[in-house]
Amino acid sequence: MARFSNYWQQQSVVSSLIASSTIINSDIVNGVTQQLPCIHGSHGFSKCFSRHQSFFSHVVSSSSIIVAFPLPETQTFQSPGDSTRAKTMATDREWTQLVVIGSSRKAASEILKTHDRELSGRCVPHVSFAKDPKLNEDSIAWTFECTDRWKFFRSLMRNELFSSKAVDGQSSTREAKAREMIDFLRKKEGERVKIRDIVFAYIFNALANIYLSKDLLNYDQIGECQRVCGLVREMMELHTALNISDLYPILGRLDLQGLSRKCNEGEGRIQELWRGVIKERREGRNDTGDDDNSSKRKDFLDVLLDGEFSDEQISLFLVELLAAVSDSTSSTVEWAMAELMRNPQAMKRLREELAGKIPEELIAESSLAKFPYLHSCFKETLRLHPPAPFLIPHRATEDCQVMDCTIPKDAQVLVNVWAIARDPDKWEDPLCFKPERFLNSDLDYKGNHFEYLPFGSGRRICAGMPMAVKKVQLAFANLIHSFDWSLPNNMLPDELDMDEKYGITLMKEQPLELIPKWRK
Ligand code: HEM
Repeated sequence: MARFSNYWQQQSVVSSLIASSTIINSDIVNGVTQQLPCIHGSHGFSKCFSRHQSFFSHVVSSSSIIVAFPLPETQTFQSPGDSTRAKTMATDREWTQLVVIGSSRKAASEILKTHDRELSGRCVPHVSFAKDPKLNEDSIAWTFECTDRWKFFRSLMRNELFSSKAVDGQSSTREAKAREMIDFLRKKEGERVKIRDIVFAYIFNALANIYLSKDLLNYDQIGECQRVCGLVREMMELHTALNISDLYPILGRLDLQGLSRKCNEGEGRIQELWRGVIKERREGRNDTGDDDNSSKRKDFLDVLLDGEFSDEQISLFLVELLAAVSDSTSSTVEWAMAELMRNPQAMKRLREELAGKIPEELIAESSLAKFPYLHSCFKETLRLHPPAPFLIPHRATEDCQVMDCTIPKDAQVLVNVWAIARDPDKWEDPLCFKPERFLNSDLDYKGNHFEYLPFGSGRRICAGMPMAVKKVQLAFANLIHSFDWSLPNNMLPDELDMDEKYGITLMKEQPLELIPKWRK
Protein backbone atom coordinates (compact mmCIF):
# COMPACT_ATOMS: atom_id res chain seq x y z
CA MET A 1 0.00 0.00 0.00
CA ALA A 2 2.93 2.28 0.72
CA ARG A 3 4.10 1.74 -2.81
CA PHE A 4 0.68 2.58 -4.07
CA SER A 5 0.47 6.00 -2.42
CA ASN A 6 3.99 6.69 -3.57
CA TYR A 7 2.71 5.97 -7.03
CA TRP A 8 0.04 8.63 -6.89
CA GLN A 9 2.43 11.18 -5.43
CA GLN A 10 4.82 10.64 -8.25
CA GLN A 11 2.09 10.92 -10.83
CA SER A 12 1.73 14.58 -10.11
CA VAL A 13 5.44 15.28 -10.36
CA VAL A 14 5.83 13.48 -13.62
CA SER A 15 2.61 14.76 -15.11
CA SER A 16 3.41 18.36 -14.51
CA LEU A 17 6.91 17.96 -15.86
CA ILE A 18 5.67 16.43 -19.02
CA ALA A 19 2.84 18.85 -19.35
CA SER A 20 5.35 21.62 -19.31
CA SER A 21 7.19 20.26 -22.29
CA THR A 22 4.48 19.44 -24.75
CA ILE A 23 0.83 19.97 -25.23
CA ILE A 24 -0.69 17.05 -23.50
CA ASN A 25 -4.10 15.63 -23.45
CA SER A 26 -3.32 12.88 -21.12
CA ASP A 27 -6.94 12.11 -20.52
CA ILE A 28 -9.05 12.49 -23.56
CA VAL A 29 -11.50 10.87 -21.32
CA ASN A 30 -13.64 10.84 -18.30
CA GLY A 31 -12.33 10.76 -14.81
CA VAL A 32 -8.96 9.01 -15.03
CA THR A 33 -6.22 11.43 -14.13
CA GLN A 34 -2.99 11.75 -16.02
CA GLN A 35 -0.89 8.67 -15.57
CA LEU A 36 2.57 8.22 -16.87
CA PRO A 37 4.79 5.25 -16.32
CA CYS A 38 7.00 5.72 -13.35
CA ILE A 39 6.18 4.27 -10.00
CA HIS A 40 8.25 1.62 -8.18
CA GLY A 41 10.37 3.34 -5.62
CA SER A 42 11.81 6.73 -6.07
CA HIS A 43 13.40 6.27 -9.46
CA GLY A 44 12.25 5.04 -12.83
CA PHE A 45 10.40 7.51 -14.94
CA SER A 46 10.29 10.34 -12.52
CA LYS A 47 14.04 10.22 -12.31
CA CYS A 48 14.28 10.07 -16.04
CA PHE A 49 12.15 13.13 -16.49
CA SER A 50 13.41 15.15 -13.57
CA ARG A 51 16.90 14.75 -14.97
CA HIS A 52 15.66 16.85 -17.85
CA GLN A 53 13.70 19.34 -15.87
CA SER A 54 16.14 22.17 -16.32
CA PHE A 55 16.39 21.36 -19.98
CA PHE A 56 12.64 21.57 -20.32
CA SER A 57 12.46 24.81 -18.41
CA HIS A 58 15.07 26.27 -20.66
CA VAL A 59 13.37 25.20 -23.84
CA VAL A 60 10.09 26.41 -22.56
CA SER A 61 11.19 29.78 -21.32
CA SER A 62 13.33 30.52 -24.33
CA SER A 63 10.60 29.89 -26.83
CA SER A 64 7.49 31.78 -27.61
CA ILE A 65 5.72 28.63 -28.54
CA ILE A 66 3.63 25.99 -26.94
CA VAL A 67 0.95 26.62 -24.42
CA ALA A 68 1.26 28.55 -21.20
CA PHE A 69 3.85 26.94 -18.99
CA PRO A 70 3.90 25.08 -16.81
CA LEU A 71 0.47 23.61 -17.19
CA PRO A 72 -1.03 22.68 -13.86
CA GLU A 73 -1.25 18.97 -13.45
CA THR A 74 -5.00 18.89 -13.82
CA GLN A 75 -5.16 21.00 -16.92
CA THR A 76 -6.11 18.82 -19.82
CA PHE A 77 -8.05 19.50 -22.95
CA GLN A 78 -11.35 17.95 -22.17
CA SER A 79 -13.97 20.30 -23.45
CA PRO A 80 -14.67 21.03 -27.10
CA GLY A 81 -13.36 24.56 -26.50
CA ASP A 82 -10.09 23.16 -25.19
CA SER A 83 -9.69 20.89 -28.11
CA THR A 84 -10.21 23.75 -30.52
CA ARG A 85 -7.55 25.59 -28.61
CA ALA A 86 -5.21 22.60 -28.87
CA LYS A 87 -5.85 22.45 -32.56
CA THR A 88 -5.23 26.13 -33.08
CA MET A 89 -2.01 25.90 -31.16
CA ALA A 90 -0.87 22.95 -33.20
CA THR A 91 -1.64 24.51 -36.55
CA ASP A 92 -0.28 27.90 -35.59
CA ARG A 93 2.89 26.33 -34.37
CA GLU A 94 3.59 23.87 -37.09
CA TRP A 95 7.12 23.49 -36.03
CA THR A 96 6.34 22.09 -32.62
CA GLN A 97 5.11 18.61 -31.89
CA LEU A 98 1.69 18.09 -30.36
CA VAL A 99 1.46 15.01 -28.17
CA VAL A 100 -1.79 13.40 -27.14
CA ILE A 101 -1.85 10.63 -24.59
CA GLY A 102 -4.80 8.31 -24.02
CA SER A 103 -4.70 6.91 -20.52
CA SER A 104 -7.94 5.04 -20.03
CA ARG A 105 -9.56 1.93 -21.38
CA LYS A 106 -12.16 4.02 -23.18
CA ALA A 107 -9.53 6.29 -24.78
CA ALA A 108 -7.53 3.25 -25.88
CA SER A 109 -10.58 1.76 -27.52
CA GLU A 110 -11.36 5.06 -29.28
CA ILE A 111 -7.79 5.42 -30.53
CA LEU A 112 -7.02 1.84 -31.48
CA LYS A 113 -10.45 0.65 -32.58
CA THR A 114 -12.94 3.37 -33.43
CA HIS A 115 -10.33 5.65 -35.03
CA ASP A 116 -7.76 3.02 -35.92
CA ARG A 117 -7.67 4.09 -39.56
CA GLU A 118 -6.94 7.77 -38.90
CA LEU A 119 -4.61 7.18 -35.96
CA SER A 120 -2.40 4.35 -37.15
CA GLY A 121 0.28 6.46 -38.78
CA ARG A 122 3.64 6.56 -37.04
CA CYS A 123 5.42 9.49 -35.51
CA VAL A 124 9.02 8.65 -36.30
CA PRO A 125 11.73 9.92 -33.96
CA HIS A 126 14.54 11.84 -35.60
CA VAL A 127 17.14 9.28 -34.60
CA SER A 128 15.46 6.52 -36.61
CA PHE A 129 16.76 5.52 -40.04
CA ALA A 130 13.09 5.50 -41.07
CA LYS A 131 12.90 9.27 -40.73
CA ASP A 132 14.43 9.34 -44.22
CA PRO A 133 11.39 9.12 -46.55
CA LYS A 134 13.27 6.81 -48.95
CA LEU A 135 14.09 4.33 -46.20
CA ASN A 136 10.72 4.77 -44.50
CA GLU A 137 8.89 2.78 -47.13
CA ASP A 138 11.08 -0.22 -46.32
CA SER A 139 10.39 -0.04 -42.61
CA ILE A 140 7.66 -2.09 -40.96
CA ALA A 141 7.35 -0.67 -37.48
CA TRP A 142 8.00 2.94 -38.52
CA THR A 143 6.18 3.37 -41.85
CA PHE A 144 4.61 6.83 -41.74
CA GLU A 145 1.30 5.37 -42.89
CA CYS A 146 -0.27 2.00 -43.44
CA THR A 147 0.50 1.94 -47.14
CA ASP A 148 0.00 -0.93 -49.58
CA ARG A 149 3.69 -1.72 -49.20
CA TRP A 150 3.31 -1.96 -45.41
CA LYS A 151 0.29 -4.26 -45.97
CA PHE A 152 2.45 -6.39 -48.24
CA PHE A 153 5.16 -6.67 -45.53
CA ARG A 154 2.62 -7.54 -42.86
CA SER A 155 1.14 -10.29 -45.01
CA LEU A 156 4.60 -11.56 -45.98
CA MET A 157 5.52 -11.81 -42.29
CA ARG A 158 2.21 -13.41 -41.41
CA ASN A 159 2.56 -16.06 -44.09
CA GLU A 160 6.25 -16.80 -43.72
CA LEU A 161 6.90 -16.26 -40.04
CA PHE A 162 3.92 -15.82 -37.77
CA SER A 163 1.05 -18.00 -39.02
CA SER A 164 0.21 -20.93 -36.69
CA LYS A 165 1.75 -23.29 -39.22
CA ALA A 166 4.94 -21.24 -39.51
CA VAL A 167 5.28 -20.80 -35.75
CA ASP A 168 4.73 -24.52 -35.13
CA GLY A 169 7.33 -25.31 -37.77
CA GLN A 170 9.92 -23.23 -35.87
CA SER A 171 9.42 -24.97 -32.52
CA SER A 172 12.42 -27.32 -32.84
CA THR A 173 14.67 -24.31 -33.51
CA ARG A 174 13.47 -22.52 -30.38
CA GLU A 175 13.76 -25.70 -28.33
CA ALA A 176 17.34 -26.25 -29.50
CA LYS A 177 18.25 -22.67 -28.55
CA ALA A 178 16.52 -23.02 -25.17
CA ARG A 179 18.55 -26.17 -24.53
CA GLU A 180 21.78 -24.32 -25.35
CA MET A 181 20.82 -21.60 -22.89
CA ILE A 182 20.13 -24.15 -20.15
CA ASP A 183 23.37 -26.03 -20.90
CA PHE A 184 25.31 -22.79 -20.66
CA LEU A 185 23.69 -21.95 -17.33
CA ARG A 186 24.53 -25.41 -15.98
CA LYS A 187 28.17 -24.55 -16.47
CA LYS A 188 27.60 -21.36 -14.49
CA GLU A 189 26.15 -23.15 -11.48
CA GLY A 190 26.94 -21.20 -8.31
CA GLU A 191 28.03 -18.08 -10.22
CA ARG A 192 26.19 -14.76 -10.63
CA VAL A 193 24.62 -14.40 -14.07
CA LYS A 194 22.88 -11.46 -15.69
CA ILE A 195 19.58 -12.91 -16.81
CA ARG A 196 19.09 -10.21 -19.46
CA ASP A 197 22.28 -11.05 -21.38
CA ILE A 198 21.71 -14.79 -21.33
CA VAL A 199 18.09 -14.58 -22.42
CA PHE A 200 18.95 -11.96 -25.04
CA ALA A 201 21.41 -14.41 -26.64
CA TYR A 202 18.71 -17.13 -26.68
CA ILE A 203 16.10 -14.85 -28.28
CA PHE A 204 18.58 -13.36 -30.74
CA ASN A 205 19.93 -16.73 -31.88
CA ALA A 206 16.48 -18.31 -32.10
CA LEU A 207 15.37 -15.47 -34.39
CA ALA A 208 18.64 -15.51 -36.35
CA ASN A 209 18.16 -19.22 -37.02
CA ILE A 210 14.61 -18.71 -38.18
CA TYR A 211 15.60 -15.86 -40.51
CA LEU A 212 19.14 -16.80 -41.56
CA SER A 213 19.63 -20.41 -40.42
CA LYS A 214 22.62 -19.27 -38.40
CA ASP A 215 23.65 -18.35 -34.87
CA LEU A 216 24.87 -14.79 -34.57
CA LEU A 217 25.96 -14.97 -30.93
CA ASN A 218 28.02 -17.50 -29.08
CA TYR A 219 27.61 -18.20 -25.36
CA ASP A 220 31.31 -19.02 -25.14
CA GLN A 221 31.96 -15.40 -25.99
CA ILE A 222 29.67 -13.98 -23.39
CA GLY A 223 31.43 -10.62 -23.58
CA GLU A 224 30.30 -10.35 -27.21
CA CYS A 225 26.71 -11.22 -26.22
CA GLN A 226 26.84 -8.47 -23.62
CA ARG A 227 28.29 -6.01 -26.12
CA VAL A 228 25.51 -6.66 -28.65
CA CYS A 229 22.81 -6.62 -25.97
CA GLY A 230 24.21 -3.29 -24.69
CA LEU A 231 24.37 -1.84 -28.19
CA VAL A 232 20.75 -2.74 -28.93
CA ARG A 233 19.70 -1.34 -25.57
CA GLU A 234 21.48 1.91 -26.27
CA MET A 235 19.73 2.23 -29.63
CA MET A 236 16.36 1.66 -28.06
CA GLU A 237 17.09 4.28 -25.45
CA LEU A 238 18.18 6.75 -28.11
CA HIS A 239 14.76 6.37 -29.74
CA THR A 240 13.13 7.87 -26.68
CA ALA A 241 15.91 10.12 -25.44
CA LEU A 242 14.83 13.68 -24.97
CA ASN A 243 15.65 15.02 -28.40
CA ILE A 244 15.23 18.68 -29.19
CA SER A 245 14.71 17.67 -32.82
CA ASP A 246 11.54 15.83 -31.83
CA LEU A 247 10.22 18.74 -29.77
CA TYR A 248 11.07 21.22 -32.51
CA PRO A 249 11.01 19.29 -35.79
CA ILE A 250 12.30 22.34 -37.63
CA LEU A 251 15.66 21.75 -35.92
CA GLY A 252 15.66 18.09 -36.91
CA ARG A 253 18.41 18.14 -39.49
CA LEU A 254 20.82 19.93 -37.20
CA ASP A 255 20.99 16.96 -34.82
CA LEU A 256 22.17 19.37 -32.16
CA GLN A 257 22.68 16.67 -29.53
CA GLY A 258 24.37 14.25 -31.93
CA LEU A 259 21.76 11.58 -31.13
CA SER A 260 21.05 10.64 -34.75
CA ARG A 261 24.74 10.23 -35.45
CA LYS A 262 25.11 7.99 -32.39
CA CYS A 263 22.11 5.89 -33.38
CA ASN A 264 23.39 5.50 -36.95
CA GLU A 265 26.76 4.36 -35.74
CA GLY A 266 25.18 1.87 -33.31
CA GLU A 267 22.90 0.46 -35.99
CA GLY A 268 25.85 0.17 -38.36
CA ARG A 269 27.77 -1.88 -35.79
CA ILE A 270 24.78 -4.16 -35.22
CA GLN A 271 24.29 -4.68 -38.96
CA GLU A 272 27.88 -5.91 -39.22
CA LEU A 273 26.67 -9.07 -37.48
CA TRP A 274 24.69 -10.21 -40.50
CA ARG A 275 26.01 -8.28 -43.50
CA GLY A 276 28.47 -11.06 -44.38
CA VAL A 277 25.75 -13.70 -44.07
CA ILE A 278 23.51 -11.90 -46.56
CA LYS A 279 26.37 -11.35 -48.99
CA GLU A 280 27.53 -14.95 -48.77
CA ARG A 281 24.03 -16.31 -49.36
CA ARG A 282 23.50 -14.07 -52.36
CA GLU A 283 26.83 -15.06 -53.86
CA GLY A 284 26.12 -18.74 -53.21
CA ARG A 285 22.85 -18.46 -55.07
CA ASN A 286 24.50 -16.66 -57.98
CA ASP A 287 27.27 -19.27 -58.17
CA THR A 288 24.85 -22.17 -58.42
CA GLY A 289 22.64 -20.15 -60.74
CA ASP A 290 19.87 -21.36 -58.48
CA ASP A 291 18.04 -18.13 -57.96
CA ASP A 292 15.07 -19.40 -56.13
CA ASN A 293 16.74 -22.45 -54.59
CA SER A 294 13.37 -24.15 -54.86
CA SER A 295 14.64 -27.62 -54.03
CA LYS A 296 16.01 -26.59 -50.60
CA ARG A 297 14.24 -25.66 -47.41
CA LYS A 298 13.87 -21.89 -47.40
CA ASP A 299 14.44 -19.56 -44.55
CA PHE A 300 13.27 -15.96 -44.38
CA LEU A 301 16.45 -14.68 -46.02
CA ASP A 302 15.72 -16.85 -49.06
CA VAL A 303 12.21 -15.45 -49.18
CA LEU A 304 13.59 -11.90 -49.14
CA LEU A 305 16.21 -12.66 -51.77
CA ASP A 306 13.55 -14.27 -53.95
CA GLY A 307 11.57 -11.08 -53.48
CA GLU A 308 14.51 -9.14 -54.91
CA PHE A 309 15.10 -6.99 -51.88
CA SER A 310 18.49 -5.31 -51.78
CA ASP A 311 21.09 -6.17 -49.12
CA GLU A 312 20.48 -2.79 -47.52
CA GLN A 313 16.73 -3.38 -47.32
CA ILE A 314 17.21 -6.84 -45.83
CA SER A 315 19.66 -5.49 -43.31
CA LEU A 316 17.20 -2.83 -42.17
CA PHE A 317 14.45 -5.45 -41.79
CA LEU A 318 16.78 -7.32 -39.50
CA VAL A 319 17.37 -4.22 -37.39
CA GLU A 320 13.62 -4.14 -36.75
CA LEU A 321 12.73 -7.82 -36.77
CA LEU A 322 15.75 -9.16 -34.96
CA ALA A 323 17.61 -6.59 -32.91
CA ALA A 324 14.76 -4.38 -31.70
CA VAL A 325 12.37 -7.19 -30.85
CA SER A 326 15.04 -9.16 -28.97
CA ASP A 327 15.16 -6.30 -26.50
CA SER A 328 11.43 -6.32 -25.70
CA THR A 329 11.25 -10.09 -25.58
CA SER A 330 14.26 -10.65 -23.30
CA SER A 331 13.06 -7.85 -21.05
CA THR A 332 9.79 -9.72 -20.48
CA VAL A 333 11.64 -12.85 -19.33
CA GLU A 334 13.81 -10.76 -17.01
CA TRP A 335 10.77 -9.10 -15.41
CA ALA A 336 9.01 -12.46 -15.05
CA MET A 337 12.02 -13.92 -13.22
CA ALA A 338 12.29 -10.83 -11.01
CA GLU A 339 8.61 -10.99 -10.06
CA LEU A 340 8.87 -14.67 -9.22
CA MET A 341 11.95 -14.07 -7.07
CA ARG A 342 9.92 -11.51 -5.12
CA ASN A 343 6.90 -13.79 -4.87
CA PRO A 344 8.02 -17.16 -3.49
CA GLN A 345 4.43 -18.46 -3.32
CA ALA A 346 3.96 -17.88 -7.03
CA MET A 347 7.37 -19.46 -7.71
CA LYS A 348 6.40 -22.54 -5.70
CA ARG A 349 3.07 -22.89 -7.42
CA LEU A 350 4.64 -22.58 -10.87
CA ARG A 351 7.34 -25.13 -10.01
CA GLU A 352 4.74 -27.60 -8.83
CA GLU A 353 2.69 -27.13 -11.95
CA LEU A 354 5.70 -27.74 -14.20
CA ALA A 355 7.14 -30.65 -12.21
CA GLY A 356 3.73 -32.33 -11.93
CA LYS A 357 3.47 -32.71 -15.70
CA ILE A 358 7.11 -32.90 -16.83
CA PRO A 359 9.22 -34.66 -14.20
CA GLU A 360 12.56 -34.51 -15.97
CA GLU A 361 13.27 -33.48 -19.50
CA LEU A 362 13.46 -30.02 -20.92
CA ILE A 363 9.97 -28.65 -21.41
CA ALA A 364 8.96 -28.75 -25.07
CA GLU A 365 6.82 -26.13 -26.74
CA SER A 366 4.07 -28.66 -27.33
CA SER A 367 3.69 -29.01 -23.54
CA LEU A 368 3.20 -25.32 -22.83
CA ALA A 369 -0.55 -25.55 -23.24
CA LYS A 370 -0.69 -27.83 -20.20
CA PHE A 371 0.42 -25.04 -17.88
CA PRO A 372 -2.31 -22.52 -17.10
CA TYR A 373 -0.38 -21.01 -14.21
CA LEU A 374 2.67 -20.44 -16.42
CA HIS A 375 0.46 -18.65 -18.91
CA SER A 376 -1.03 -16.56 -16.09
CA CYS A 377 2.43 -15.58 -14.85
CA PHE A 378 3.29 -14.52 -18.40
CA LYS A 379 0.14 -12.40 -18.67
CA GLU A 380 0.62 -10.86 -15.25
CA THR A 381 4.22 -9.94 -16.09
CA LEU A 382 3.05 -8.18 -19.25
CA ARG A 383 0.34 -6.38 -17.28
CA LEU A 384 2.80 -4.88 -14.83
CA HIS A 385 5.71 -4.51 -17.23
CA PRO A 386 4.51 -4.01 -20.80
CA PRO A 387 7.72 -3.67 -22.85
CA ALA A 388 6.23 -0.78 -24.86
CA PRO A 389 4.45 1.31 -22.18
CA PHE A 390 3.15 3.88 -24.71
CA LEU A 391 3.10 1.42 -27.63
CA ILE A 392 5.16 2.66 -30.57
CA PRO A 393 4.17 6.31 -31.12
CA HIS A 394 1.14 6.59 -33.40
CA ARG A 395 0.35 9.64 -35.54
CA ALA A 396 -2.91 11.15 -36.74
CA THR A 397 -2.92 10.95 -40.52
CA GLU A 398 -5.86 13.36 -40.63
CA ASP A 399 -7.85 15.51 -38.22
CA CYS A 400 -9.89 13.27 -36.05
CA GLN A 401 -12.61 13.76 -33.45
CA VAL A 402 -11.98 11.47 -30.50
CA MET A 403 -14.74 11.71 -27.95
CA ASP A 404 -15.01 15.45 -27.37
CA CYS A 405 -11.50 16.27 -28.47
CA THR A 406 -10.09 17.14 -31.87
CA ILE A 407 -6.80 15.47 -32.56
CA PRO A 408 -5.20 17.43 -35.36
CA LYS A 409 -3.36 15.85 -38.28
CA ASP A 410 0.22 14.94 -37.44
CA ALA A 411 -0.27 14.98 -33.68
CA GLN A 412 1.66 12.24 -31.96
CA VAL A 413 -0.74 9.83 -30.29
CA LEU A 414 0.39 7.67 -27.41
CA VAL A 415 -1.64 5.10 -25.53
CA ASN A 416 -0.45 4.63 -21.99
CA VAL A 417 -1.07 0.89 -21.76
CA TRP A 418 1.14 0.77 -18.69
CA ALA A 419 -1.20 3.01 -16.68
CA ILE A 420 -4.36 1.45 -18.09
CA ALA A 421 -3.24 -1.96 -16.86
CA ARG A 422 -2.82 -0.48 -13.36
CA ASP A 423 -6.07 1.42 -13.18
CA PRO A 424 -7.45 0.73 -9.68
CA ASP A 425 -11.01 1.05 -11.01
CA LYS A 426 -10.44 -1.90 -13.29
CA TRP A 427 -7.91 -4.02 -11.46
CA GLU A 428 -7.99 -5.34 -7.92
CA ASP A 429 -4.69 -4.70 -6.10
CA PRO A 430 -3.32 -3.28 -9.34
CA LEU A 431 0.29 -3.04 -8.20
CA CYS A 432 0.52 -6.58 -6.85
CA PHE A 433 1.86 -9.48 -8.87
CA LYS A 434 -1.08 -11.88 -8.78
CA PRO A 435 -1.07 -14.36 -11.66
CA GLU A 436 -4.22 -15.92 -10.19
CA ARG A 437 -6.26 -13.03 -11.54
CA PHE A 438 -5.85 -14.51 -15.02
CA LEU A 439 -6.78 -18.07 -14.08
CA ASN A 440 -10.34 -18.86 -15.16
CA SER A 441 -10.52 -15.51 -16.92
CA ASP A 442 -11.01 -14.96 -20.61
CA LEU A 443 -8.93 -11.78 -20.56
CA ASP A 444 -6.20 -12.07 -23.17
CA TYR A 445 -3.58 -9.95 -24.90
CA LYS A 446 -4.88 -10.24 -28.42
CA GLY A 447 -6.11 -6.67 -28.60
CA ASN A 448 -9.78 -7.19 -27.79
CA HIS A 449 -9.68 -6.15 -24.14
CA PHE A 450 -8.76 -2.51 -23.90
CA GLU A 451 -7.82 -2.62 -20.24
CA TYR A 452 -4.94 -4.90 -21.16
CA LEU A 453 -2.94 -4.17 -24.31
CA PRO A 454 0.69 -5.28 -23.98
CA PHE A 455 0.82 -6.05 -27.72
CA GLY A 456 -1.35 -3.11 -28.78
CA SER A 457 -4.49 -3.50 -30.87
CA GLY A 458 -5.83 -2.71 -34.31
CA ARG A 459 -3.85 -2.58 -37.51
CA ARG A 460 -0.54 -1.78 -35.80
CA ILE A 461 -0.83 -4.62 -33.29
CA CYS A 462 2.45 -6.46 -32.72
CA ALA A 463 3.13 -8.50 -35.84
CA GLY A 464 5.21 -11.07 -33.96
CA MET A 465 2.82 -11.80 -31.10
CA PRO A 466 2.23 -15.51 -31.86
CA MET A 467 5.96 -16.15 -31.96
CA ALA A 468 6.78 -13.92 -28.98
CA VAL A 469 4.28 -15.73 -26.76
CA LYS A 470 5.94 -19.10 -27.41
CA LYS A 471 9.46 -17.81 -27.17
CA VAL A 472 9.02 -16.10 -23.83
CA GLN A 473 7.08 -18.94 -22.22
CA LEU A 474 9.51 -21.57 -23.41
CA ALA A 475 12.48 -19.74 -21.90
CA PHE A 476 10.68 -18.83 -18.73
CA ALA A 477 9.32 -22.37 -18.12
CA ASN A 478 12.72 -23.98 -18.64
CA LEU A 479 14.60 -21.50 -16.48
CA ILE A 480 12.21 -22.19 -13.60
CA HIS A 481 12.02 -25.93 -14.21
CA SER A 482 15.76 -26.53 -14.51
CA PHE A 483 17.23 -24.43 -11.71
CA ASP A 484 16.80 -23.22 -8.19
CA TRP A 485 17.61 -19.55 -8.19
CA SER A 486 18.99 -17.37 -5.44
CA LEU A 487 19.81 -13.71 -5.12
CA PRO A 488 23.44 -12.68 -4.69
CA ASN A 489 24.88 -11.43 -1.37
CA ASN A 490 22.09 -13.10 0.62
CA MET A 491 19.75 -10.41 -0.60
CA LEU A 492 16.15 -10.84 0.54
CA PRO A 493 13.38 -10.97 -2.09
CA ASP A 494 11.90 -7.71 -0.78
CA GLU A 495 15.21 -5.96 -1.34
CA LEU A 496 15.21 -6.66 -5.05
CA ASP A 497 15.28 -3.40 -6.95
CA MET A 498 12.28 -3.19 -9.29
CA ASP A 499 12.86 0.29 -10.69
CA GLU A 500 12.12 0.82 -14.34
CA LYS A 501 14.15 2.52 -16.99
CA TYR A 502 12.43 4.05 -19.94
CA GLY A 503 13.45 3.44 -23.53
CA ILE A 504 11.11 2.28 -26.28
CA THR A 505 11.37 -0.84 -24.15
CA LEU A 506 10.57 -0.45 -20.48
CA MET A 507 13.57 -2.17 -18.91
CA LYS A 508 14.49 -3.13 -15.42
CA GLU A 509 16.87 -0.36 -14.46
CA GLN A 510 19.21 -2.64 -12.54
CA PRO A 511 19.88 -5.81 -14.53
CA LEU A 512 18.64 -8.86 -12.64
CA GLU A 513 21.53 -10.94 -11.35
CA LEU A 514 20.80 -14.43 -10.04
CA ILE A 515 22.71 -17.57 -9.06
CA PRO A 516 21.53 -20.81 -10.67
CA LYS A 517 21.63 -24.24 -9.04
CA TRP A 518 20.84 -27.23 -11.24
CA ARG A 519 17.74 -29.03 -9.92
CA LYS A 520 17.92 -32.48 -11.49
C1 HEM B 1 6.98 -9.96 -25.32
C2 HEM B 1 7.31 -9.63 -26.52
C3 HEM B 1 6.69 -8.53 -27.34
C4 HEM B 1 5.80 -7.55 -26.99
C5 HEM B 1 5.12 -7.34 -25.64
C6 HEM B 1 5.55 -6.75 -28.17
C7 HEM B 1 4.71 -5.65 -28.21
C8 HEM B 1 4.58 -4.81 -29.31
C9 HEM B 1 3.87 -3.55 -29.30
C10 HEM B 1 3.16 -2.94 -28.10
C11 HEM B 1 3.95 -3.03 -30.54
C12 HEM B 1 3.39 -1.68 -31.01
C13 HEM B 1 1.91 -1.71 -31.27
C14 HEM B 1 1.39 -0.32 -31.63
O1 HEM B 1 2.17 0.60 -31.83
O2 HEM B 1 0.17 -0.14 -31.67
C15 HEM B 1 4.71 -3.95 -31.35
C16 HEM B 1 4.97 -3.77 -32.68
C17 HEM B 1 5.65 -4.68 -33.44
N1 HEM B 1 6.17 -5.90 -33.03
FE1 HEM B 1 6.15 -6.62 -31.15
N2 HEM B 1 6.27 -7.25 -29.21
C18 HEM B 1 6.98 -8.35 -28.75
C19 HEM B 1 7.82 -9.17 -29.49
C20 HEM B 1 7.91 -9.13 -30.86
C21 HEM B 1 8.60 -10.10 -31.67
C22 HEM B 1 9.34 -11.34 -31.13
C23 HEM B 1 8.47 -9.70 -32.96
C24 HEM B 1 8.99 -10.32 -34.23
C25 HEM B 1 9.76 -11.35 -34.31
C26 HEM B 1 7.71 -8.46 -32.97
C27 HEM B 1 7.40 -7.74 -34.10
C28 HEM B 1 6.76 -6.51 -34.10
C29 HEM B 1 6.60 -5.67 -35.27
C30 HEM B 1 7.10 -5.96 -36.68
C31 HEM B 1 5.90 -4.52 -34.87
C32 HEM B 1 5.49 -3.32 -35.73
C33 HEM B 1 4.07 -3.52 -36.23
C34 HEM B 1 3.64 -2.38 -37.16
O3 HEM B 1 3.97 -1.23 -36.92
O4 HEM B 1 2.94 -2.69 -38.14
N3 HEM B 1 7.38 -8.15 -31.68
N4 HEM B 1 5.08 -5.03 -30.57
